[in-house]
Amino acid sequence: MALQIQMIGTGSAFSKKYYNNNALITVDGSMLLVDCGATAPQALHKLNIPLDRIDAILITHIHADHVGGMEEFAFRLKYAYKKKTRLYVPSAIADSLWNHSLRGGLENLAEGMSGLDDYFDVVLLDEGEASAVFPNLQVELIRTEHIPAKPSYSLFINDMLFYSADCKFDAELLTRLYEHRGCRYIMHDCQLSSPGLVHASLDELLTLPPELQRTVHLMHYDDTMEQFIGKTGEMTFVEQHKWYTFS
Ligand SMILES: O=c1ccn([C@@H]2O[C@@H]3COP(=O)(O)O[C@H]3[C@H]2O)c(=O)[nH]1
Ligand SMILES: [Zn+2]
Ligand SMILES: [Zn+2]
Repeated sequence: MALQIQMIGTGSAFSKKYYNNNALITVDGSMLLVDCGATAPQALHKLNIPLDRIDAILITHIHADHVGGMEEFAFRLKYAYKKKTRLYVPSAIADSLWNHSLRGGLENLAEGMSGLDDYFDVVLLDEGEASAVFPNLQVELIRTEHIPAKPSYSLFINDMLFYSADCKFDAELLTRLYEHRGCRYIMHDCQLSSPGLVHASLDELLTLPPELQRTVHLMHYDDTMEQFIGKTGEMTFVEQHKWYTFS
């Protein structure tokens, strides 16, 4: 069965034109939301996708454009839908996700709500191991560089698709995945103006050989994206809300 991806948003953290760069991955009718940023509830509403239609959420790292919608998600699951959704979290960020990000809003000791487990069916993920999120959806975490000493994880999906979380340019990783791991598609965050600082810049991505560039789909871009159409070498921009099929 083909894997389909619809970005509910393709914008950078501070974009005012595009929703946060969060993905819906669908296989056999099951839906995984990769990251749930501050604009995710609004983007899903725009797409007519109720929150309880999502079977699982996976978090790549703790920045508001990736986790800022989690409080609304948790409250609405708990009080409106009265159900728990599966939440895949890298082991290295689970404690921080609760204590440094969500606890202030979600903790309610009077009702016994004192951790992530009280809102979600939490599944911890470890780097380098492929996990079956659904029977036909395997996800492997790859720790990639973003902010010094801050854990951030890109994904290698079904042994064919590399989905960058937010990460700096790493030509060696991309080349290795392409040459030795069967990677055929790359979805990569892209900072359009150099220097990239905490993201891969377009200039850096343009140094990849054309053969590799042809696999690259650019996302997590700022509001000037349209000015860069035709200036991305062999690479193409991902459009938010459009369905992409990878097989
Ligand atoms: O050391 C830092 C930390 C953060 N930032 C900015 O804040 C944003 C947070 O979300 P993001 O990771 O999508 O993008 C980040 C950058 O735009 C930065 O430029 N340098
Ligand atoms: Zn981001
Ligand atoms: Zn980030």
